[in-house]
Amino acid sequence: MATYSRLPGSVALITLQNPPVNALSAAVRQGIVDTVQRALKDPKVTSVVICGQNGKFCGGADIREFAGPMLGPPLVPMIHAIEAVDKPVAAAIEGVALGGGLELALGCHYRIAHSKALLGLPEVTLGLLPGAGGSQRLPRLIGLTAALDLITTGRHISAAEALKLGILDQVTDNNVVDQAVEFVRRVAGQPLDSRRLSTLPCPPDVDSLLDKAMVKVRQRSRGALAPVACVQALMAAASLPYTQGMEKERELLTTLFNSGQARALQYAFFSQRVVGKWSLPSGASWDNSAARPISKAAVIGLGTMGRGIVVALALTGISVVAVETQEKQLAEASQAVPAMLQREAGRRGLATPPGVISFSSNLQDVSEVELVIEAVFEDMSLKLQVFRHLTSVCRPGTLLCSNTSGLDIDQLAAVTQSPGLVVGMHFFAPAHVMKLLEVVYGPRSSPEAVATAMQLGKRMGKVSVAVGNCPGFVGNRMLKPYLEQANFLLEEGATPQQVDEALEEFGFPMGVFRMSDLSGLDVGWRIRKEAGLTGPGVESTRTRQGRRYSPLPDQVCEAGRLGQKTGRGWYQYDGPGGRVARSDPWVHIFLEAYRAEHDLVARSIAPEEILERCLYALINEGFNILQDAMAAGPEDIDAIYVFGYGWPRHHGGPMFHAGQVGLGRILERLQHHHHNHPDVPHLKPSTLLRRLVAVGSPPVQKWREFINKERVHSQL
Ligand SMILES: CC(C)(COP(=O)(O)OP(=O)(O)OC[C@H]1O[C@@H](n2cnc3c(N)ncnc32)[C@H](O)[C@@H]1OP(=O)(O)O)[C@@H](O)C(=O)NCCC(=O)NCCSC(=O)C[C@@H](O)CCCCCCCCCCCCC(=O)O
Repeated sequence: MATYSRLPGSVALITLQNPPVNALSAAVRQGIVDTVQRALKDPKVTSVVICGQNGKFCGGADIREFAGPMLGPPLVPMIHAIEAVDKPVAAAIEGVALGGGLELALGCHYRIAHSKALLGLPEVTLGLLPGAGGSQRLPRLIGLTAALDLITTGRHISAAEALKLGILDQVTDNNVVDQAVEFVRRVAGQPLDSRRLSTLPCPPDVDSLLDKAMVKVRQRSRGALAPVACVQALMAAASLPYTQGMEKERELLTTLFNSGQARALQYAFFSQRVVGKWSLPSGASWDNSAARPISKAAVIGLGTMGRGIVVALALTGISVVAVETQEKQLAEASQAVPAMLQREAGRRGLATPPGVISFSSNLQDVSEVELVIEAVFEDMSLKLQVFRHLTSVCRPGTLLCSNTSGLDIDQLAAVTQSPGLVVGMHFFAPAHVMKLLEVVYGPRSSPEAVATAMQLGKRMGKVSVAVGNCPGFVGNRMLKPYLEQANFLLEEGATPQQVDEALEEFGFPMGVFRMSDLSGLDVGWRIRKEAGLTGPGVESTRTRQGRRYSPLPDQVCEAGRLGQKTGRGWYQYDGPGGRVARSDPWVHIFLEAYRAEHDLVARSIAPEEILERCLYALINEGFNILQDAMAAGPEDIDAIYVFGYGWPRHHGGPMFHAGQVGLGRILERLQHHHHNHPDVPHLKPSTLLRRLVAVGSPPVQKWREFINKERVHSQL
């Protein structure tokens, strides 16, 4: 709703009230319509200020309403009515003015903001465009170039930047409502025509800026519709009168609104928030478990991951003891880390935190810290050695975390004096940049340890997801069947390019083989060796540990082709460290020889089969993970894939995508592929998938409840 009060001096104050962000729900829109009418009719009122309750102007349209029929007064005429008022109307912006919130402010005649406010049109991130006149008013106010940037990126900008761009009339460090009231009193009676943005001309697109932008956006958006529609809306603004521009805005919005992509992106918005409200099978959860404050931490091991973790911690202001026992590595890290810190702080617009990192080669130096993150080589015996040492060196109560990407947290906990204080903190490379953090709880991890790691992740700006302790946790466990299918497809006749192109066409930034070349083929080889699947002494067969196995990636790796770092892998590069992948005749000859050796007849494989085999195998493992209670709900899996594995956000995440495709269809195709490949257990449909289909394929939002009920009745 919106409240109305008349302040001394003939100013009407309209306050939006819809906690927590004053989103423009039907009730708020109705409240605005009513209060604006009241201000208009009241002869004693000469000017109006619109503000938001509790220090937040407005977070935009109420995204939750998008799931149902739109009720209440529509936004577009509501904003037009404000613009048409013949008394000055000012928006007093505190906290946020985002999406429809900024569009409401653009309909006001003046905009005054607090210096800490954030403004933006983030609709593109929800699969939409600014559909309440924003795509037409903003370029009229700040020009095409700046509007294009804000609308196609959806980025939030500071009040200072908004002032510079001309979006704001005034920025204040004081009470913004008081300043706005003073402002409108001052301008009362002045002509308003030039303040009505819809009546101003839009600058024409003289340099074909928008055509060029369209080419770039199409290249970058990898199938996402909204960025393209945003440019189209700006083209309309630049070439059509306002009313026709608004018609185009509406037409584009309707198309986007009804697209699966908008639903997927809105789901992704909420799943990012759902995972913050974590819960464990024990009943411990975000609202009943207290996190410890952390001000001193240590990182053990200063390879690529360790260095990134040091930077991520230091950026929060935590003082970090960075330990590396190999002198050469330590010397390199103590040069590299401060430079990384400075670069990352600059990128985030922050001052470099002074002197928060100390380097050491001595594990004894971690004795005073509150939390340690071990980031040594992915080798269980080495990690066990480090944990044994830590538990004897650290003071009682220190949290011991491992950055393992899939090893058993419980085994590490077992060698410490306080197993309850051990959790996994699985970062993704580069650790100071990537948003995802898997917080891995073992059977003995205490709620306090999980809460502290989750809280620390949040402080570092990560999307932290609590996951159970199983080989590969959630992300890498699902990756295994995905990679396995890609290798099988090569055996059956596909080329690395064909597999990669199908996945990139779906929206992944990189296909399996390009990704493998980037991260290094030796990484997977070592993990398979640790699992006893490859290495000296393991027989070179296509069946290992009782199931189909493809030795292809082992053989490529063993040929010294480690990927980009050696200039050769699944592709060839200009040289070691080269980035541009080119098809390599060696790989094609190698694949032909391999197939001949194993009596495999190459067949032509369609992109649809590539997608089904890779994605449905991955999705199937997601169902197994839910069934095993290793993730609390589908949102957790989806957030992990979107933020850590390049799953295209406009497909919501693997589990959301399964719902979009139809669970019945996924089940039927898995059955088909499993029938053709009975020696591949990952293609055998999960019990949970079968149960969901049996009860009529409920929407993804209902799965969590269904799983909990099934568990109670021991159906899973
Ligand atoms: C605002 C934030 C920056 C705050 O961040 P913070 O970290 O402080 O807090 P949280 O993110 O945790 O959020 C707290 C809480 O609030 C919920 N929430 C936040 N924003 C919204 C919102 N806009 N709506 C609903 N709920 C919101 C959030 O979920 C949390 O709740 P929880 O229960 O989970 O704790 C940050 O929250 C943020 O960034 N928010 C989103 C800002 C945003 O993206 N705004 C844009 C919204 S879209 C929009 O405004 C569209 C406009 O252009 C209007 C378009 C017109 C639409 C008209 C529709 C007509 C349809 C036409 C087609 C017709 C179809 C046909 O005819 O067929």
